[in-house]
Amino acid sequence: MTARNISRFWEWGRKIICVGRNYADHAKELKNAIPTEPVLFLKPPSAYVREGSPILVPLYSSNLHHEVELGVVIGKGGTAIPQSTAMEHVAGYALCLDMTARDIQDECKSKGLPWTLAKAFNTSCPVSDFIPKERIPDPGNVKLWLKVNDQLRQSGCTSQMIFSVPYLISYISDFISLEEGDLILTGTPEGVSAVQEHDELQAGIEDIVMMNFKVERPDH
Ligand SMILES: CC(=O)CC(=O)C(=O)O
Ligand SMILES: [Mg+2]
Repeated sequence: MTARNISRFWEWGRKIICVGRNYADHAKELKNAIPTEPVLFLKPPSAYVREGSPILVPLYSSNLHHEVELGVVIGKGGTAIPQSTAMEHVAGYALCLDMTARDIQDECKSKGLPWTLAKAFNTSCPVSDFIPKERIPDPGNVKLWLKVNDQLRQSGCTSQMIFSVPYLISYISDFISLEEGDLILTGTPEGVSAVQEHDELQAGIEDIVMMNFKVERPDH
């Protein structure tokens, strides 16, 4: 068997754990309360999409939003990981989009139902190339941005996160054991907005990574 390479973590079939409402400005723009504990949800590995393939608008949604986020790639698994050693479990990072069918999420919220169809559909997790840990010495201070058709929509810094990367690793691993190849999406800054078929999305982390995706409607 060929050895798996963490720099292609999206091929491993591991889980994607997402943190919501981790930026106060984004919580406010959606009229959500500022959380006192991380809000968690999951995406399946089938949510991954890579540059060269399109983001597909789910047929049941007419309000698909972009959310640009820092992703943390787990290199060493663990349960109940203390904050003090949490960074030893990080292999690297990726720039990620948490694509969200906002109309469906609003409906689920109003009915008290889970967000699965709003957040976990195929292509709901576009990811950049793997960024080795050394390239981001402080994940609590990196700038993220996202443009739609060349217009800047999101620009934020991870220093605005309510819960830090070590805190999130420790918190999540108390309830959900982390495994090598897992990805944590750390939440989005303000500026989320709707995308349409044929839109071109471009996103980046400083001069470290950049990625481009086109939005399409599936033909079935
Ligand atoms: C309200 C949300 O969709 C939460 C979320 O995903 C975030 O990044 O914040
Ligand atoms: Mg999100």
